[in-house]
Amino acid sequence: MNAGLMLQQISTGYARRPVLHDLSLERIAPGTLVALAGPNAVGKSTLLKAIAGLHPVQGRVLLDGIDLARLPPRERLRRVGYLPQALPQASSLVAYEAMLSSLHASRPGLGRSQAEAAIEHTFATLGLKALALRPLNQLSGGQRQMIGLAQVLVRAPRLLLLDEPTSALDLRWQLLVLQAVHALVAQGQTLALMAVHDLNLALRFCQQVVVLGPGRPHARMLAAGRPAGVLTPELLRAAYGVQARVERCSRGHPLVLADSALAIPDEDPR
Ligand SMILES: Nc1ncnc2c1ncn2[C@@H]1O[C@H](COP(=O)(O)OP(=O)(O)OP(=O)(O)O)[C@@H](O)[C@H]1O
Repeated sequence: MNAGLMLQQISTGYARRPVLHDLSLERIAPGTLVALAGPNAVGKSTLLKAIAGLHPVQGRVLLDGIDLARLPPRERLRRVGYLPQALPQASSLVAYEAMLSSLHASRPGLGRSQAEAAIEHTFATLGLKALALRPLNQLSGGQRQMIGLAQVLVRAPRLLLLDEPTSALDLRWQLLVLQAVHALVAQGQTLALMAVHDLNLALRFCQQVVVLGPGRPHARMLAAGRPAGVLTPELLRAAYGVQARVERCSRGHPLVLADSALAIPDEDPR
């Protein structure tokens, strides 16, 4: 009955800079891909870090009814996979070794053949086989972002927290990433919360969207629900300060078209 993620009265921020206050989110079921949207500096990364246990937070983050703060670090690592916004360290490890070490850190008991099968499956899904033996410090930014994502996906955690996973990627890799995350989540054991700026990716791939909007002294949750219902011109104006339309493409899917930036309001907290 408690399966999934719930946020209860989450407050977090930095010294003299409250970012989020008393934010609650109703239960999100496993098998759901959720976009976390909102303007620059609104607090998306801070929220993901707080849920991942990497930033101080008040309130409760419940996964399957268990308060994540009460779990031992290794158990938390097994259940929660976090992809930071920053690209992975450009070390001299080859991509395959980086995958193995990520897998062993979260699932130390996994046998060698199971680990190899999981890594090969992830590389195949993301189209990364050609990078397997390349050192990370010889990869492009986009290639490193893909390997970083692969390191998280290979662990198949219960909760995936992805901070702008497509920010450095071309169109094809953006689609491969969204398809791979969507496919993993669709198996029903994982739920994913993904910070995104590309609302059209959210419309196409996500079952839910949570929109944070600017406010003083802290950001507010403006809306949560099905992307096609939530992402209206009014919401886009309130969240981003833009004049935007939502139109149907030739295949009938909704698309956000941002026409113009409105004057920056005095209370813009950035
Ligand atoms: N280490 C820090 N110390 C103090 N303030 C910080 C720190 N990191 C972020 N902030 C501030 O916290 C607020 C939220 O930042 P955060 O990175 O969570 O925003 P975001 O929504 O992820 O933004 P973006 O879309 O630009 O990545 C911003 O005002 C930012 O300036």
